[in-house]
Amino acid sequence: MNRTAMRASQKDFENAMNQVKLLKKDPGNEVKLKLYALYKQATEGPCNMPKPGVFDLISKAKWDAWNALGSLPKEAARQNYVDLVSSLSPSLESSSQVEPGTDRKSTGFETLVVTSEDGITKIMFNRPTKKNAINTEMYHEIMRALKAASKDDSIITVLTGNGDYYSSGNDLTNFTDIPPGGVEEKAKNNAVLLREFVGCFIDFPKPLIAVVNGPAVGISVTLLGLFDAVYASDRATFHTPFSHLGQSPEGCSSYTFPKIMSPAKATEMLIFGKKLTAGEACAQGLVTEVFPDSTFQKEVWTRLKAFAKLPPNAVRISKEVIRKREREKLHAVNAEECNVLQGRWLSDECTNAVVNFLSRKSKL
Ligand SMILES: CCCCCCCCCCC/C=C/C(=O)SCCNC(=O)CCNC(=O)[C@H](O)C(C)(C)COP(=O)(O)OP(=O)(O)OC[C@H]1O[C@@H](n2cnc3c(N)ncnc32)[C@H](O)[C@@H]1OP(=O)(O)O
Repeated sequence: MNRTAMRASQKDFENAMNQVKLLKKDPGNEVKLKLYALYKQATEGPCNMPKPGVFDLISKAKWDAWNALGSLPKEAARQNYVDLVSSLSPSLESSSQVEPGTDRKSTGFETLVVTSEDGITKIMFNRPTKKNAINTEMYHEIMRALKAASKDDSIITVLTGNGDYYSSGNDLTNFTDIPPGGVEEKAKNNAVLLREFVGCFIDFPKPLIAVVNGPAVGISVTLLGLFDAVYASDRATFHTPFSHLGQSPEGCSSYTFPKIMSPAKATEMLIFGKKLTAGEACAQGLVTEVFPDSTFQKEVWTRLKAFAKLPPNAVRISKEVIRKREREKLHAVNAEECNVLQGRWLSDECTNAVVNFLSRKSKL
């Protein structure tokens, strides 16, 4: 996509309008008014209709909602409309996605959709317009969702992405808000948080499955080495451009990747930033199995539902036996990687790469 087409396209907008018609639940009057107002603003621009009389309650409420948008540009209204619809119907964002169900949907997440049904807790990254980049809020919410999933009655936990990307990795704007203590303090705090974040994956007590629906970048790739199975659409790619970003590997990948795929293949990915196709990642052992995108969701969820019918205690104990002998080593690797990264974040190489991305001079 080029930079001028970054905002929601006319096609995204039309898809969103269709999705509204497919909503299973009435979103309520407040949301409907918001949708109406954004639609009018996106298609006609600022409200210039005469104000309806006080007794025409419905028309007046619609007019008020539209008028409240003031001079919001059409393009921004279109984007807000798409975002609002996607927050109402995340499962519809990508037509190829089949939900395991929405029986129990956890609320209280801004950046995720968390559902639990059929013995499966599904944690879905839900910032599709940002390619599911992981901002600070999402890091915290993933930790919270994993902690809840470790205690709920599900048998397995699944991570996946909403929209066309699995995740574009760390949100590079995470580097921009500098606290009063300066960049050193920021780097130190981030290293502590990153260690805690990766620690949640190391210690997760149930089988953790990635359903990689599209391209994956950076930390969303490295973490896969800590998952118990990785199913990928043939649209997925796997890219860890750490050197390009002046950074170094995390997510325990400096340990797991050489073990999984051989030291030389790990070097190609982690140091030289070689992007793998799903087929290549499968041949290297990072991905368990690749499916054609057209049948990906159906085939994978059918399989996962069968896994989730296995006896819970046996599943949990087996995971513990497998993870046990590696846990201490993984925590040590995680600590060291975070320590090294803390220094990298203060380097000119890293600063320049982030500035270049944010000033639109570069992308992967
Ligand atoms: C517990 C708290 C811990 C805090 C710890 C913080 C630090 C932890 C760091 C851990 C180390 C992690 C390392 C990594 O993950 S490295 C990988 C970082 N990712 C990237 O470099 C990807 C950058 N993105 C791109 O190159 C392109 O966007 C991409 C190729 C992914 C897609 O290109 P395309 O042209 O298809 O789409 P757009 O570029 O138009 O993207 C759409 C919008 O999404 C925004 N976007 C996408 N990815 C990111 C990102 N990673 N960070 C920020 N924003 C992103 C993009 O800017 C567009 O937004 P706008 O529409 O608003 O312009």
